Amino acid sequence: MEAVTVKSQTGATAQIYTHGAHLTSWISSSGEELIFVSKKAIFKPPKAIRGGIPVCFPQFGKLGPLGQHGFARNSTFTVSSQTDCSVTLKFRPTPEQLEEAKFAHRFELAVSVTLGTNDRGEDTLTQTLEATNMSDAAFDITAALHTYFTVSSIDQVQITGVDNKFLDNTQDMKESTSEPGPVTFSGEVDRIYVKTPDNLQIVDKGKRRTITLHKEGLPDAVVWNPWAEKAKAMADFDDEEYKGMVCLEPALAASGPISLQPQQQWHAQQVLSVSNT
Ligand SMILES: O=P(O)(O)OC[C@H]1O[C@@H](O)[C@H](O)[C@@H](O)[C@@H]1O
Repeated sequence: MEAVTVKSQTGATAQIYTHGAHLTSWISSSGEELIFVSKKAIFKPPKAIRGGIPVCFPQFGKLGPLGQHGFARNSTFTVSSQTDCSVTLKFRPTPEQLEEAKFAHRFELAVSVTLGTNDRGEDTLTQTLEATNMSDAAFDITAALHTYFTVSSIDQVQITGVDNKFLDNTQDMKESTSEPGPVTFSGEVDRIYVKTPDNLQIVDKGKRRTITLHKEGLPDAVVWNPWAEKAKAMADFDDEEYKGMVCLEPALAASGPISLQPQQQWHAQQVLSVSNT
């Protein structure tokens, strides 16, 4: 499978596969891998790669009639432009792909990844989505950047920035509440936090590292760790790997869908930055 590597001026790198415009690695300028990919991941289309950043489009999860998380992550993109530190990949489904996905509308989805630094000198990764409705009727979209972060140990991790109300996907999206304070992990977590602030953090005490996730156009945030039982049920995920990863996914999920009119464009992005504490 074809992949592109981009490099920042400070030496950070990222790898993006054309299959799904799927980012599978972001190594900081100090040499730390920040993204989790399962050692059992299957690198064979149309299967989505387990880990990295699957692009969920035009549907998040099961919030619509399509297959789980939409079909962009199962489809091959083409590189439309590239510099040392940036790449843009595009996907325009063919009539056959639309038929197979049972989706009636033509669209183009562009995914860009750019590496840089912010004004504090921290490594940044900016990932943008730009979708254009190329059909003559409106259609609904939901979406997510399903980001798998690698962590020291899941019991050392806290997610801050979300409040304590969420939809619990382990209980048919029941409205639920946790203790106030950061999200911690001691069992399966599969939650949609609706309309969160746009800055969220993954605080990893074990690695003495905080990743800040700034999102735009993606009002919700999904937090997922499959824990032991679900891990065992996934063929492309090792039984113990749930201890070393967490997904924090900026999403247009329960706040959606958005109706995209003919020729209308929709933009969204996440900016990840990393600091060592
Ligand atoms: O196995 P998939 O389709 O990649 O999905 C992984 C997980 O993705 C998360 O976004 C969902 O909230 C979970 O319910 C789901 O299990």
